[in-house]
Amino acid sequence: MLAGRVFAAPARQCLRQSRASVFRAAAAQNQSRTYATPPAEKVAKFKGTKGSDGKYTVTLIEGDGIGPEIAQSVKDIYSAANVPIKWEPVDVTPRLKDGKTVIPDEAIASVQKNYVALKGPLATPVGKGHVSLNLTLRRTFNLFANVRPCKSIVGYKTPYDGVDTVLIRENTEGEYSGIEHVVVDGVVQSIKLITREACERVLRFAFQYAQDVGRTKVRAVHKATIMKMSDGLFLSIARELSKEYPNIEFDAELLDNTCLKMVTDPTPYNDKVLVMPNLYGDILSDMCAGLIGGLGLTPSGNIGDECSIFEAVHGSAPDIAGKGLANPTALLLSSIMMLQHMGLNEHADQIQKAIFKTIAEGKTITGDLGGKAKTHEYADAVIKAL
Ligand SMILES: NC(=O)C1=CN([C@@H]2O[C@H](COP(=O)(O)OP(=O)(O)OC[C@H]3O[C@@H](n4cnc5c(N)ncnc54)[C@H](O)[C@@H]3O)[C@@H](O)[C@H]2O)C=CC1
Ligand SMILES: O=C(O)CCC(=O)C(=O)O
Ligand SMILES: [Mg+2]
Repeated sequence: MLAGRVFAAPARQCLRQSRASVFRAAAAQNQSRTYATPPAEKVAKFKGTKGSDGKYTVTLIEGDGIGPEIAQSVKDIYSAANVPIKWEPVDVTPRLKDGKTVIPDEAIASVQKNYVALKGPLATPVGKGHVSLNLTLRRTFNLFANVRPCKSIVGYKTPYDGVDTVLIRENTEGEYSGIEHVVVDGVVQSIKLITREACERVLRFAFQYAQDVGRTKVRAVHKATIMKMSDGLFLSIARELSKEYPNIEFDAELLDNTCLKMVTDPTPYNDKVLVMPNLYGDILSDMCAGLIGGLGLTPSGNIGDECSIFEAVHGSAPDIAGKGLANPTALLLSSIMMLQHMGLNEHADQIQKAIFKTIAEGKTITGDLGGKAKTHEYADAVIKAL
């Protein structure tokens, strides 16, 4: 179960406490989070096959920019914690096939074989250049739901206490369908494609997710006032499906209003699962990250029926790449979502407790959180806290 609103009161107390007592308060609470657990019959499949060495193989896409640095932290911490996982690194440098950008066949085969992958950020050129490989991976494996939880870390103070939002983003179409063309010189058209099929599967996922993690409300975030047909379809399907989940309260909210309310007071969202079309989820998840301390802290999971890819919400952070300044927590927490997805809950608990303890202690944290530690020094502190 997600710990829900229980963190609200302790986080407020932390305001008035010294670092040491904040640390004690944080350590005294079980900060373990369960992001969602798939049904038992799927857990077995997501673990893939145990090798003769007793380890499960997971595809690793280290990614660009800060990707290799934060991936190294994950590898070091997993090795110290004896997590029974063997990484299978793959290269996703795009190739051109029949004029289209494609992911190398070996990488596709690896994810298909292992069912689960952990992925660092992949950079996308602005304007001209190859299409987003992040979006290509999501479409290639039909990873239709992007789960982006965002929860305050006890002991790390921001202007917002007790944030605990869960956002589910449609992950395969919408504004990110990638269908664009020049109509005539000076006029371009981008198509926002919305299909009943994709709406149904992500909305059903959101209702199911709410049930699984004990949230009582699902809220669709939309702009069906303006995009009457596309967001209108999304919303009407949400209303239809909500009837199948009588225990879950359903309502809807306009995206701009959601932004205003969230930055005013995010806590009323703590009992809800927010579900929305692709672009809105992309933007809103970065905004939520800002509420709890930034992109260095927020994980995500791209979930499909056949396989899943876990990655941080952030990108390749070219401004700090190669300097040892990156915070690996977001990728680490994404890997925690992955371990829970695979049913490796004890390892997930052990590592996340060590992460939260290290952050709450505040001695060895990275620059984005106001500390001075390098990426590997923070990872070493997490290892000591295991
Ligand atoms: N899922 C993915 O792989 C994503 C890829 N991207 C790609 O990343 C590239 C850079 O995009 P930006 O707009 O700069 O967004 P970004 O998320 O890479 O960085 C935004 C800001 O957050 C900081 N930041 C991000 N992650 C951090 C971490 N782990 N620790 C400390 N600080 C961190 C960066 O230093 C930067 O100041 C682009 O090419 C974009 O296409 C962007 C978002 C997601
Ligand atoms: O693919 C990209 O370049 C960015 C994707 C993105 O921002 C996201 O998935 O949050
Ligand atoms: Mg984004």
